[in-house]
Amino acid sequence: MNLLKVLVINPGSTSTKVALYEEEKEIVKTEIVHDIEALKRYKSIIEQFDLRLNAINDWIEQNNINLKEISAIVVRGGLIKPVQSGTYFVNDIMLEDLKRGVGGEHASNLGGLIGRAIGDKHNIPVYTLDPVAVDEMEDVARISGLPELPRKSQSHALNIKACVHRYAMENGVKEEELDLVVAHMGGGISVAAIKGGKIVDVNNANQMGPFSPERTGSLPSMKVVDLCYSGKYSFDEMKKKIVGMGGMVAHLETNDAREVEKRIQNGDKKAKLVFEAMAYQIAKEIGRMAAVLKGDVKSIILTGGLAYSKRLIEIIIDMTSFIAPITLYPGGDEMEALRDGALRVLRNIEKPKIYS
Ligand SMILES: Nc1ncnc2c1ncn2[C@@H]1O[C@H](COP(=O)(O)OP(=O)(O)O)[C@@H](O)[C@H]1O
Ligand SMILES: CCCC(=O)OP(=O)(O)O
Repeated sequence: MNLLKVLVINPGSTSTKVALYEEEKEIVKTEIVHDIEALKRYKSIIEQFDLRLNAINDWIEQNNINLKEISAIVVRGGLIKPVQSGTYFVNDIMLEDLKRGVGGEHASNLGGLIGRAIGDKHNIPVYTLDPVAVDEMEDVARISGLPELPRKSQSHALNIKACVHRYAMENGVKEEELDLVVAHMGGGISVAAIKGGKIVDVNNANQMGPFSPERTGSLPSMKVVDLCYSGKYSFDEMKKKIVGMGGMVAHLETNDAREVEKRIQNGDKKAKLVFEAMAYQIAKEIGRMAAVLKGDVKSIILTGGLAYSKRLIEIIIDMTSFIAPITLYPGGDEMEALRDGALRVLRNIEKPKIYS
């Protein structure tokens, strides 16, 4: 019997994670970290296509992966049109929407494009699961202070959903009965209110909420208008300031929390203040989402790369543990969730949804 082999590709803002699985067994998993100086050179995310594809092809070669043996490629899905949670074929319509960036720009848009570039060449089907465009938001959460600028559900839906699933399994509860706050803290930060297993509110990691390693989060809006019309920045430069060159990068010129922690240990006061401010803003966002759930929160889950940082976690726990017990899932389960989505389809347990 031929074993199912699944290639997983997960582009994030600071890294591209890749893995090969044989059935559930991990054969190799690597995080290719992209240097901030290298990323700075690109005007748009889509221009990073070659950089990331070449890095993946090198990894495939270094690990002697025979693409002829791959049963499916599964990729992190991007900012397509709002969709339900689930597994999707990366079809041509999705490909076009990723190219055009219909929901905005993000590294995850490259997942489908790179997956299909490899898949089409070797005749391998390409799937995606719970893309960042998953939308389960309640209507009341969509209203902003301007009718033409509604709040949008754009989040780390893949890992948020995987964390809800893991918490339900570990605690013997049904996902449909779970109310949680999940904070995914990566290159971008999503803090979500989970009601009955669904993401009923979330800050939108690209535009609002806490600042992150590379994003501004919410800003004083009048001052943003001033900056836009100051004549100092083009349209593209302003956008890049908000996503890519904001947050820790703007204050400390690095998106790497490990580097910031080293500086703090060496007595860098500015690094300490900025890092503590990020933790403070995350904790405040958790409080807002707890209010969405009227305080009835089973647990606060802290996940994503930043959840490895003891310093950051301690501040968040200090500020939010009065709400609910804290659960730590550092890093998260994105790669395994993608693998499982592809395996469910390959084993005919789940029918992939068609994006249109
Ligand atoms: N062991 C660690 N300790 C502290 N910070 C970490 C650790 N591992 C990763 N990080 C930080 O987590 C962030 C990236 O998180 P991740 O979830 O991998 O993001 P993305 O998928 O957006 O690239 C970076 O700022 C990185 O420096
Ligand atoms: C747009 C939400 C997804 C996101 O911010 O992901 P990264 O942290 O990987 O950039």
